[in-house]
Amino acid sequence: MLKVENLSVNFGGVRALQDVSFEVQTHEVLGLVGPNGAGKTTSFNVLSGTVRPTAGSVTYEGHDILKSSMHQRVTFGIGRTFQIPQPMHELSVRENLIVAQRFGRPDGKVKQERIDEILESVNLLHKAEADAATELALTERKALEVAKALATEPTLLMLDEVLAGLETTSKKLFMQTLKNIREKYSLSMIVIEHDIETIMNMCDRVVVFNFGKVIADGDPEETFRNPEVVRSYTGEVPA
Ligand SMILES: Nc1ncnc2c1ncn2[C@@H]1O[C@H](COP(=O)(O)OP(=O)(O)OP(=O)(O)O)[C@@H](O)[C@H]1O
Repeated sequence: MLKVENLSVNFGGVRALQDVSFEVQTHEVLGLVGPNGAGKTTSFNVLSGTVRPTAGSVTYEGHDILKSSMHQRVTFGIGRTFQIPQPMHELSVRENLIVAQRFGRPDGKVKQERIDEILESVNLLHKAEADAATELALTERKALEVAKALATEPTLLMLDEVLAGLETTSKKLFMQTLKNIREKYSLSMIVIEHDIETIMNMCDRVVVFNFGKVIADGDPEETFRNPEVVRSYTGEVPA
């Protein structure tokens, strides 16, 4: 369903992505892993449209993504969260979702019942009228980030370090919430996380990045035993 082929991105002299290819199948959860600066978030940015690649192609459900606007990509079903939660200031939790839903739906219409359903599925219904910028704890801000992405009615949900910074119990609960929404909304997912246990727990497959290149792609358990992957985590510079 998503096909990324030979993607390259340069920021001045920095080669953030070099000839990167990977795919995501329908209902699959793909993990993107690798050390800091390896190119994971840049890949998300290319898919969602905030970074333009220097080469490569991306298709989603037959659509040529790189020729599409950010808004078109959302209406094709590509939704994402951001590493740093970005609630809209001076709006309630519910109003944040209304804005996201208007943006995501081709007809721009608001479906209140869907908003309530999403808030319930991420355990935020009791905070629906709270001020999103000032009245939410960290886990709730992260849940809102996921809820905003869900409000755009995605079929592919891209999660950028949504579990980072949570303590063990909250992380486990949040992971279960993500699994539940995957089933409820029949989602495919791409998950960026540093925590290998989380990736093993959530993902059907992983793609490992190092210095802007894909160095492995496969079953999580096997991939984390791959010596080149282990070396990338211990900081060895490739020859
Ligand atoms: N807007 C930008 N301008 C210049 N360089 C950038 C920009 N965005 C990313 N980079 C560089 O591109 C490379 C890849 O960064 P990217 O954020 O994709 O890595 P990452 O794997 O997501 O890292 P992390 O795990 O730390 O989030 C890094 O060297 C980074 O400094």
